[in-house]
Amino acid sequence: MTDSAPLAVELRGITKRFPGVVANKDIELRVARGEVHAIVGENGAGKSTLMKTLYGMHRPDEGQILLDGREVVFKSPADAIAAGVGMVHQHFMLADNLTVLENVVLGAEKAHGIGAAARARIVEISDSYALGLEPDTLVEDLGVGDRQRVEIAKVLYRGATTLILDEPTAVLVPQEVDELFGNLAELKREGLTVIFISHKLDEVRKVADSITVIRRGTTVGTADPRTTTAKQLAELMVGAELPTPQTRASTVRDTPVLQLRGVTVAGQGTRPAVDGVTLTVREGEVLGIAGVEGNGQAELVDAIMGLRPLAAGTVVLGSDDISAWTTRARREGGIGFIPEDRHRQGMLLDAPLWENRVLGHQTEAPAAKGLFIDRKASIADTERIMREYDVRAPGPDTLAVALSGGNQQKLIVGREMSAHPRLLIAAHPTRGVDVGAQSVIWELLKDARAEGMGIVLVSADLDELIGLSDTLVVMLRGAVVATLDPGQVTPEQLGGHMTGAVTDTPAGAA
Ligand SMILES: Nc1ncnc2c1ncn2[C@@H]1O[C@H](COP(=O)(O)OP(=O)(O)OP(=O)(O)O)[C@@H](O)[C@H]1O
Repeated sequence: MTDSAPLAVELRGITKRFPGVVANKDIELRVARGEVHAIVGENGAGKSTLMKTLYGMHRPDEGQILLDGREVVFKSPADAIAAGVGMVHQHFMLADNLTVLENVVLGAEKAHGIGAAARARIVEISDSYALGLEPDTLVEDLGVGDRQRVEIAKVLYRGATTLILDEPTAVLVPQEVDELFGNLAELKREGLTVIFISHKLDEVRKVADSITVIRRGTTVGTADPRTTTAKQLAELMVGAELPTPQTRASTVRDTPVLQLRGVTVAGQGTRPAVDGVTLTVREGEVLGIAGVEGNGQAELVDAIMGLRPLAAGTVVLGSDDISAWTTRARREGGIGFIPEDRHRQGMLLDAPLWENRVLGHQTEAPAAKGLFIDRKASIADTERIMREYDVRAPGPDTLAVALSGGNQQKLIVGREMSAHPRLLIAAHPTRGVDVGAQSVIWELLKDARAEGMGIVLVSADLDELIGLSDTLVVMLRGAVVATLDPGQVTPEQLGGHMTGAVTDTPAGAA
C-alpha cells in the first residue's frame, strides 16, 4: 500500500452508538484499491455494524467515510450503490421462481433495460469474472455456490467497484469455497476491491491481502496474512488459543436414545424432502449429518421435533414411539433443540433476554412456579448463562434484537444445554460464533456426550462435523447416501460425498 495512491475505502474515526451500547468506537479502516481485505473479530465486536455503515444502512455518529480519497455521506444503501459500494448478504435475497437474468435485473431496470442489452451485460460480467452464469437458468435449480455468484453478479451489474461480503463461506462446502476464492481472485485481477467478514481464520489467511482486527468495537490493528498465524490472529481477537474440536475416545453406549425408521417427509414437488431415513443415535453418541444446504437436513430436523408431519416412518425416543407427539411433548420428553434459524424458531427478538431464556422451557426450573413464571429465578439464571456462555449484552432485560448474531446463538445454546436433555438436536450450533465461543460450545457438547447425552449434529462446518461426530452420515436429495467414519474421512472426501461427486463408500467407513 503506497501513500500516494488514494485508498479505495478509508474509514476515519467511525463511532456508532445504539442505546446502551457503543457498537463502533473510533474505527480506522484502510483498504487499497484492488485488494481483498478481511475483517475479523469476535462476536459482537462490531463487524456487521461497521459494514452496514459503509453500505449506508446506518449513519455513523462520528467519523468520515472516504472513497478514492473523497468524503461521502450515505443516507441509504441506494447512495452507497450509486457510489460503487455493493453488499452480498449472508442470507441470499433471490427469488427462486425467477431466472438468473430476472434476478440480476430486478430493481436495476434503469441500467440496461430488461432486454438484449441487459442480457449482454450479464453475459459480459459472467465472462469477465468467470462466474459461469447462464442468464436463463431458474434460480431454484442452482446450488448454493451458484446462488452466491448470482448475488455477486447483481452487485456488479449495479456498478459496484467495492464489494462487501458478509461471512460468504459460512454456507459453502470446501469445493465451493475454493471456487469462491477463484472468483475473488478474478475480481481482484480486474481491479475491484473486496471487503469480507469471516470467522474462519485459516481461510482469511489464504485469501486476504490484508486483515483488520476489531475487538470490542474498536480497531486493534492490522495483520499481514503472509506472516501472521491463525493462532496469532485469534490472540489479537480474543486473547485465546485456537481450539480444535478433536474428540476420539468413544463414549458411545448401547442404549438407543433416538431411532428413526423409514422417516419420509413430503417435499414441494413430487420428490420427498426426506426419503426413507433410518438412523439410530445411542447414549453418548454424536451423530453428524453432513449435506449441502437444501438436501433434507432441515426437514429431517423438523420431523424429529414434530414441526413437520411424517408421510411415512416412525420416530422413537428411548422406547416411546413419539411420531404423533406435539413439539412441546417432545421437548418435555427430553429433547433439546438448537434451531438453525434462530430468528424464526429459537428467539423472540422483541423480548428481553430473560424471557428468551425461558422460551420453550416455561414448565421447568427455573421458570415454573405453579401456574406462573418465576421472573426473579429466570432473571438470575439468565445472568448465569450470560456468564458461563459469555453472552455479551448489558443485562438480562436487554432485548434480544440488540444482540449480535453470535451472542444470540450463545444464549440459545446455553438455554438448551441447561435443561440437560437426553437427546440434543443441534442445527449449526456454532454458526456465526467466534473462535472463543466456538471452543466453549464444543467443550460443552463433548462434556454432555461424555455424560451420556445423544446428539444429532447438523453442520456446514466440516471440521466441526469430523471433529465432534462419532458417526457421520451424508444426506443428498433427502436420502442418507453414505455412512462414514469421522476418524478416516478428510473434509475434501466428505465434500465429495455431499455434492454426489463420490458415490462409493471409502475403505474404513463405518
Ligand atoms: N440495532 C441494534 N440495536 C442495538 N444494539 C445493536 C444493534 N446492532 C448491533 N448492536 C450491538 O452492537 C454491537 C456490535 O454488533 P455487531 O452485530 O456489529 O457485531 P459483529 O462483530 O458483527 O458480531 P457477530 O460476529 O456476532 O455477527 C453488539 O454489542 C450488538 O449487541
